[in-house]
Amino acid sequence: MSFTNNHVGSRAFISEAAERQSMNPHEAIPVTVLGGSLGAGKTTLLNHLLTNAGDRDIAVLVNDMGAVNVDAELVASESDLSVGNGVTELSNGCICCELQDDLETAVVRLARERSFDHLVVEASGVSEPGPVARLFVTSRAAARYEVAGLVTVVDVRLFADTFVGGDPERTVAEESDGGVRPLSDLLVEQVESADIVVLNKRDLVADAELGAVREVVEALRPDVEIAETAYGNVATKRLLASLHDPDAPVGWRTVLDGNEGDSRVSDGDDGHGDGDDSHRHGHGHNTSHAEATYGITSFVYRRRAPLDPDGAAAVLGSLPDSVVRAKGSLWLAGTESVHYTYSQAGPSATVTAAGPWIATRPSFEQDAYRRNHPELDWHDTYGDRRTELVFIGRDIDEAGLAEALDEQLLEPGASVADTRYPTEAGKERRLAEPGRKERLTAMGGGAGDE
Ligand SMILES: Nc1nc2c(ncn2[C@@H]2O[C@H](COP(=O)(O)OP(=O)(O)OP(=O)(O)O)[C@@H](O)[C@H]2O)c(=O)[nH]1
Repeated sequence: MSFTNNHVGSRAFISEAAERQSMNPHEAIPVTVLGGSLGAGKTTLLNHLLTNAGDRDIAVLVNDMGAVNVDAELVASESDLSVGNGVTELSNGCICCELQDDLETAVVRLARERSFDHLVVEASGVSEPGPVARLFVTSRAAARYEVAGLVTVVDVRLFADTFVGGDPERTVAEESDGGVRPLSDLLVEQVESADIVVLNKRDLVADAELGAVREVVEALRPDVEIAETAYGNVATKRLLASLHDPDAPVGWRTVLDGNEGDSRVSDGDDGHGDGDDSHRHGHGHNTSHAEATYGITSFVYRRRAPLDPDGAAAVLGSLPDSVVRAKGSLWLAGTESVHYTYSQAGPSATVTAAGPWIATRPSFEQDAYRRNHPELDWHDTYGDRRTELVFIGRDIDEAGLAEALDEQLLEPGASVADTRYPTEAGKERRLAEPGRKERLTAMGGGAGDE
């Protein structure tokens, strides 16, 4: 399981490293998780990193979805390492889900069997970096490692095609169980959890496209460090720096929190709560940002009335292309005890039953919850029931979108025909999927229902 980095592989260095670790065997080993979509350039970047590792002794773990770990072999051949004795591989599955236990076992064993300065984990193209990083915080591995950073490699060509008005050839990411997932979901997820985003394949986009991609990334993940490059040419020091901040802001959350105080404006109104409670902002930050060069803005739609479920599916399942990301809570007529969450990433949109609204619990529980969550926006009559959606995008017709949603508002308690929304916590209903809108419509899935 042990290996020597080919540029630092002298016996002298290895014994130095071993000595360092034996002097302080309990010192946590920094780990950097390298994520990004299939073909984004993770292996290219990893090879660049190993070639420029200087006097660092880096251990590498490569995850591949296929039975044959092509990436592990590529890393090994480019760096004179060998698989099994240089590069650790985990194949035939994804380390963020079904191979979590294998990952834990492999990294714990690695730390026990050899000494090294830094571990780099190259996740598969469909991995979510968040769960991989959490493993190093919550499992047995936590005793030996600390997360230095989550690096997300973005294929700027693919990202521009997916979110900035292009027409992506690839619209889904294939998962290990043969299922598929909208690629846009994954791209957003990978950016929203990153400590550093590497905008790779810079050679394949025009300056304006790169600028627009950068602005979308900043809207999704305000304050994230960004490196623009081709062929993974980013300084090793920068990539391996201790950057990780589990509390770093996520764009949609920042916009919502920034609007919290304003939400009460429409409480206690005529019962519909449908006064204009929408607010616009520059990308992800809580300030007006009219100078955003590529027109990336965000706004919040907040109402104290339930939406007609089918009408909501029609609007939220066919958002205009200008909306890159939307997220928030839904109060739906017909199932008014269930708190639904909505998540949209480009051409994909999902509603999930999150559980009961706090307002449905016994009053002593409500009081306890509210004491622990003073920030919870509470209405005397409706409690925490609300529709609260953040939209982030490019030149969004905010008034038009707010109007379309307002048309679906109903009186609290209004009766509606049976809905196709799940009520069991954790279950979801897809409202839109890239390239599958027609199929969903035919199945009555919601997108373009009406
Ligand atoms: N034009 C261009 N091609 C690149 C760049 N970076 C990587 N590539 C190419 O893109 C392809 C995929 O690169 P990889 O490094 O294998 O990507 P990966 O993310 O490891 O791919 P998977 O492991 O399959 O998810 C290869 O053919 C690379 O040579 C770049 O900046 N520009």
